[in-house]
Amino acid sequence: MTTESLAGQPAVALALPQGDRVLVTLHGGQVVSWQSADEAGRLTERLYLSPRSVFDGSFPIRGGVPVCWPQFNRRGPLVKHGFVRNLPWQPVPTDVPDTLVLRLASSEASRAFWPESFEATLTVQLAPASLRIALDVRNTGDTPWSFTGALHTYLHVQDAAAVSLHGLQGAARWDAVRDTHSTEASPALRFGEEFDSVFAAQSAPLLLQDGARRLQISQSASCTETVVWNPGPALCAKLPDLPDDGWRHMLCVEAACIDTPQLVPPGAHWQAWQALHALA
Ligand SMILES: O=P(O)(O)OC[C@H]1O[C@@H](O)[C@H](O)[C@@H](O)[C@@H]1O
Repeated sequence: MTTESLAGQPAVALALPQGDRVLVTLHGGQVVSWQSADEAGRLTERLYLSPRSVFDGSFPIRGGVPVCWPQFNRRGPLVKHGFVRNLPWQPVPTDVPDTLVLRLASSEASRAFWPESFEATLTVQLAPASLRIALDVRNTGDTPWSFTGALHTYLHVQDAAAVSLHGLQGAARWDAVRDTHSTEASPALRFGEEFDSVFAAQSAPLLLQDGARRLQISQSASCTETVVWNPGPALCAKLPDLPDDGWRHMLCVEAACIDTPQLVPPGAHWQAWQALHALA
């Protein structure tokens, strides 16, 4: 592990001998860059990070893998997507090779948003052409609490209007833009306008085809939903921390637990992961 900084924000990084590299800011415990190396050692950035992102520690960073917890979006009384994406996490020493661990425990700062006691641990494991991000949340208090959440991964794409996302055919879908429920009929999702849908998670990995690049995306069974979001040009133009063409270079594929809030009794914990594997 090396200590770094990104636009003045403290961060930790990890690199493999092959060249693969991951960078995680302490603000939000947010993976902000993952570069995979090919056999010739050439690096490809696989995550999108907005060049207009605010890095002053007062706003969530736009891009990478925000941890949205303990509330997904506006589905509850807390701030949108929860507050842990907007608090400083701490790096934790680990003996596990090629692994970064960050932790956020409840404090006065978290109690300003949510009264509960918790410990959240993010474990980021790097392997050649692969990244696995795991979230563990533990109830350290003496009353049960429940949550929703997501690993809100912004994948970098060359042109969102040309990519296809495979593997959700047959999944139950709530289209948040149209507020309609359906079963996904298409073998491949395509993008270009605002796209914001919650799918019932599938057991087989998804495949993102982006020109010649291919990325396999899988998630733990504890994440019962997969959210797919791209703001498209009109919404993107209204988001101050995205450039007007930002939507073209990102696609969020999120490992989520939304529709049924998870109850965590005192002393118990809940774990989830998302794994990304660059096939080409
Ligand atoms: O702008 P935010 O708070 O990071 O949220 C971004 C998007 O996150 C997605 O997960 C939601 O499905 C969208 O509805 C939301 O707009």
